[in-house]
Amino acid sequence: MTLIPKAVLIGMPGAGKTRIGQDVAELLNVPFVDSDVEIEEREGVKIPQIFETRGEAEFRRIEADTILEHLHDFEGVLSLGGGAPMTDRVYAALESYIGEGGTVAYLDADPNEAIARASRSGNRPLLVDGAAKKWRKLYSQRRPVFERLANCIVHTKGKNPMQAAQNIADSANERVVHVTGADPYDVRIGSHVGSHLAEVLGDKPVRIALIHTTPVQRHSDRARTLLRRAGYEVSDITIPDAEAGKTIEVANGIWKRLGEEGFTRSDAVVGLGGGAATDLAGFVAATWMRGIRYVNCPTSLLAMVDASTGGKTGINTEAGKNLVGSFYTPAGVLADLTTLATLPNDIFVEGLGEVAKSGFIMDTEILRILEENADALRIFDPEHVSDELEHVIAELIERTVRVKAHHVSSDLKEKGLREFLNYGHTMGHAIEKLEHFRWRHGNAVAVGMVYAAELAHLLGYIDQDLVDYHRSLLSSLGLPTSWNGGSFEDVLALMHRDKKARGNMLRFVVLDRPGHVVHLDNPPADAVEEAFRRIQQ
Ligand SMILES: NC(=O)c1ccc[n+]([C@@H]2O[C@H](COP(=O)([O-])OP(=O)(O)OC[C@H]3O[C@@H](n4cnc5c(N)ncnc54)[C@H](O)[C@@H]3O)[C@@H](O)[C@H]2O)c1
Ligand SMILES: O=C(O)C(=O)C[C@@H](O)[C@H](O)[C@H](O)COP(=O)(O)O
Repeated sequence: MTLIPKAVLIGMPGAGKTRIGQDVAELLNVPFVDSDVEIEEREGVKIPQIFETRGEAEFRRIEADTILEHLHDFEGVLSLGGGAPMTDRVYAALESYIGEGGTVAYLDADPNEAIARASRSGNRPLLVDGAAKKWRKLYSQRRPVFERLANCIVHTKGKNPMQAAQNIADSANERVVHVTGADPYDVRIGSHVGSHLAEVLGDKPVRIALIHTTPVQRHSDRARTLLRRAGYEVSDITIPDAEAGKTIEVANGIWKRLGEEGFTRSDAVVGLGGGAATDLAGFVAATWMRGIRYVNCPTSLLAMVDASTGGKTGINTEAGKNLVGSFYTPAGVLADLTTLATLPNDIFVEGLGEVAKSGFIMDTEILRILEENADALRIFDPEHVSDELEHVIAELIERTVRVKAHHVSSDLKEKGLREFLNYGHTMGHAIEKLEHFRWRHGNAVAVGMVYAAELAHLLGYIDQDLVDYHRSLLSSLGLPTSWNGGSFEDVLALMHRDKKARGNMLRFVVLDRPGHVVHLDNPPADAVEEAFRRIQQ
């Protein structure tokens, strides 16, 4: 695997690239290289001397070589000379570095402060004689290029170097999963990714409906402040918590408000909270004026790994769970890990159900990570998360989102491949409905996966060991593996209303080996019933 820098800093002379770059490197625990210092060491002379004896063009050639080398074989923080991105070869290389997941941070400093700092250093050949005027001229040429290129812009005014460095370190630690298809978008995972909200919403919306529940008030307050600061008119909409928010009455109340408050097609919705809130917010966005822009800000583990991505929006009705809704993709998803600091243990553990599902159906590395960290994950305490556990959680979220992105990118409308994400859900949704939604979704899916494993075993798809492994892994995470709350007849009736069913034919998703799923259409009735008996223990 090629090593790439954790971050590359660009900006005008005097912006503080070296000082802040060193702090970023310290925060990320990696080495720091300043390309100017590197060039001087290699050439054995100071930069002004290279300009004087060999000319600027030759200096730019040496500079580009040095930078390109580091972009491919260096895993630290790299700070570039002010003019470096103006060289086509460097600009193009930085663009591909961003494409590989890199962070190019533009330090945008206050001009007066930067000029004063730059003038103090005698090592700036382009600033000799009339530094301030020259600096400003270069700034007007370079600033648009820096802004176009960078995927992280840090305004340093009012921040001390460590605060600016922290912004860049957070950005470098962000994980981005790209969802492709007709309307591609990014899922950003990391601490403080919520700060990208205005950027993802864009400058077209005037009004934003910020839809959230009460338990996440602290996070929605932060989002509201951010949105207002960015100049949007924010309608703060609190909905009933959890499944009580996923109803036609709640949607109707919001449609009424959007009408009264003059929401047009260019306005937008932000859904912030657990999966119920993002499902409802997406449904409102999909239906208002036949579809307006929306961004999901998931705050529960389950919403981060699953509900916020993929564009399944919807509500529950008397007929069953999620039976009314639409496929409507968000403009972006911001999974801000700092919001997990208020997530209660039982809701975190529930989310592990969907994480495990992604391991069973595709990425078995997820299963290994879950096994290895089961104890720490099961006793998750939002106020005491070690750096190690935080890393494990971020890795699990990214991997699970990648599994989701794989399925939804090529099959948004669930014609086939996407149905695999429904592993464990045929029984899971029936349990949720029969328990009047008092059972948490991830818990119901956990039991549903054991049911699907039993069914697969009864029909010869998998061996007993894999069924046992479902039970042992899920229970080690604190998830339920049995259910005794209803009759087979009631469950069967609901399974016939599952969206995978066709006519009178029941359809399931089952494993035929770890990490691989297949469709199971119309299984024998006695196996369907016997598998149910086996989860009633
Ligand atoms: N659209 C999809 O693809 C998809 C995928 C999976 C699940 N879902 C849906 O998601 C829902 C389940 O999502 P969920 O498990 O997040 O449940 P939820 O939305 O009911 O949230 C659980 C509880 O946690 C609270 N909460 C969320 N984040 C919090 C935080 N950071 N701090 C404190 N409290 C917080 C919520 O307000 C709620 O009280 C179900 O309705 C399910 O059908 C949808
Ligand atoms: O995104 C999908 O597709 C899924 O099936 C993901 C599921 O984990 C999720 O629970 C989803 O809400 C289920 O959708 P449904 O179509 O079965 O209601």
